[in-house]
Amino acid sequence: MKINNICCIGAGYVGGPTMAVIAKQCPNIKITIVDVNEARIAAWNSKNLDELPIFELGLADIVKETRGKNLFFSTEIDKAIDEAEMIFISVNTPTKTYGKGKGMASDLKYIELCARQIARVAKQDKIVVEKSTLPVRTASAIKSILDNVGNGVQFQILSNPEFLAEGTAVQDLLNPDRVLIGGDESTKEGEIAVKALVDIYTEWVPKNKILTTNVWSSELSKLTANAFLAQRVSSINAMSEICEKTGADIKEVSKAIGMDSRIGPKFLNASVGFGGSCFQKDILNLVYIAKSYGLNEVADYWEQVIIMNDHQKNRFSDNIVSTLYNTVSGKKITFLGWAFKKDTNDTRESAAIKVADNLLNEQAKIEVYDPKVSEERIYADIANLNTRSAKENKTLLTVKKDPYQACNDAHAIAILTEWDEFKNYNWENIYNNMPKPAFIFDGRGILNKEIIEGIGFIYYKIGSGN
Ligand SMILES: NC(=O)c1ccc[n+]([C@@H]2O[C@H](COP(=O)([O-])OP(=O)(O)OC[C@H]3O[C@@H](n4cnc5c(N)ncnc54)[C@H](O)[C@@H]3O)[C@@H](O)[C@H]2O)c1
Ligand SMILES: O=c1ccn([C@@H]2O[C@H](COP(=O)(O)OP(=O)(O)O[C@H]3O[C@H](CO)[C@@H](O)[C@H](O)[C@H]3O)[C@@H](O)[C@H]2O)c(=O)[nH]1
Repeated sequence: MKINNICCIGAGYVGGPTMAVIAKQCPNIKITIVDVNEARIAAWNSKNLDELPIFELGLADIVKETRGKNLFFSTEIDKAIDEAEMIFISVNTPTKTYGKGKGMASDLKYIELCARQIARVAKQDKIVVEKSTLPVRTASAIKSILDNVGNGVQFQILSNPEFLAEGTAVQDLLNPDRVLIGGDESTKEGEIAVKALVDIYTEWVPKNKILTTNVWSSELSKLTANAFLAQRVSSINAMSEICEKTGADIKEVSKAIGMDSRIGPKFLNASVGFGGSCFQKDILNLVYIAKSYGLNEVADYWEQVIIMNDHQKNRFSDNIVSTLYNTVSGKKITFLGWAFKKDTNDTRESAAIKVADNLLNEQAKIEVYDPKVSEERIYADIANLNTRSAKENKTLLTVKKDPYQACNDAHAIAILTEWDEFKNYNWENIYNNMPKPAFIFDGRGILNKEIIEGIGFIYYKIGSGN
């Protein structure tokens, strides 16, 4: 079966880049990305490519090449569903904020709404692809909704989780480590559906990197991959605290263990804590699933990854307070970086938010500079915590467009994101414009200790005990 028309529901961080890359690599397939968010669709359609809703290296060029040819952004969801042979569901699956499973389980209401809409609109057989990250066995719920409408339309459900990381989304999509497709190959129809999706990826991904499994393995593999990656960060962060007590250096330890080919060198950077929209949400979801099967030891094991991450954020802010003579009240602390990692404007679950909240509780005055994150976003992130009034937040926290201005008169500078530009600042100038002693708390370990201490700073580097 050859696919000519695809619809993707959800024009977010995953739907947008993923479909843009498929459109580029498969010029004969018409792809329509739909969303209920009119402003987001308008932004994807904006003439000025700087105004696309998502910043990813290389994305604007691909949108320029494909938009209006075989890639379309629209709010006409019913029409796009009706016309498509294959429908990707790429909507958000946040942690539940209410009811049973609050704070842990995935909120699947957007997924269910999509399934119901597809069931209502579809007049011909469709392949429905789960692109969103979902609890294992969600496909059976989707299938039950689709099959119980009773209009005779046949649906095949595939799981095709996405492994792209923000900041490198386009590269990850063009050159993935693997593509995972879960389907029911025990039936003829299931086999045809899996092959249809495999054929799309085969246009640019080598066959040996396209892995097919049963649906449940595919759904669970996505949660497992994120749990393992986050666990690696929590593991190295746990060691960073031991390094600080013992005089070992986490960078040296990371290098030493990473040279063991069984461990490997990637994802071993100690930090102020992992952020991003996925790791915490997906591990909490895994913990919830384990608990729901009564697997309490398994649940506790994975929950520890989150506990360690919270500890890392809290100990970073605690260290700032204790180093600044046990009080930061009225003292200016400059944050360099707000995004959850470099090369993205995304701030979801960024460690900077929690560290700022802790310091604001101590009545610190925070000034933030981030090269890509807007003032509006920063205030929204702090407001979402509901810790204090908007007026108090605005009095205590300000956002600056110039890093040097942000650092002027600061008692301390805290580095929260590993933006490359921070390494090349004129640190001597910055030092001269700060009260003494002048402190730097490097939550990403990106500055050169000798140079920074040579200038006169008192320098704390995460995971460095000297
Ligand atoms: N962000 C990532 O890097 C990443 C990577 C891999 C997987 N994922 C997973 O992919 C999924 C999507 O993540 P995201 O970051 O793209 O989310 P997002 O919030 O950026 O985008 C989701 C979009 O879906 C739209 N939407 C929600 N319900 C809808 C409906 N019923 N009809 C039409 N549109 C609807 C929203 O308006 C929103 O624009 C999640 O399950 C996430 O866990 C995310
Ligand atoms: O050695 C490291 C590596 C990462 N991080 C932090 O971990 C977080 C997540 O980073 P990363 O995984 O690079 O970005 P994400 O975009 O969140 O991507 C993850 O989450 C996505 C959503 O599920 C998956 O698709 C990706 O495969 C998975 O890497 C960030 O705060 C990083 O700063 C560290 O602190 N140290």
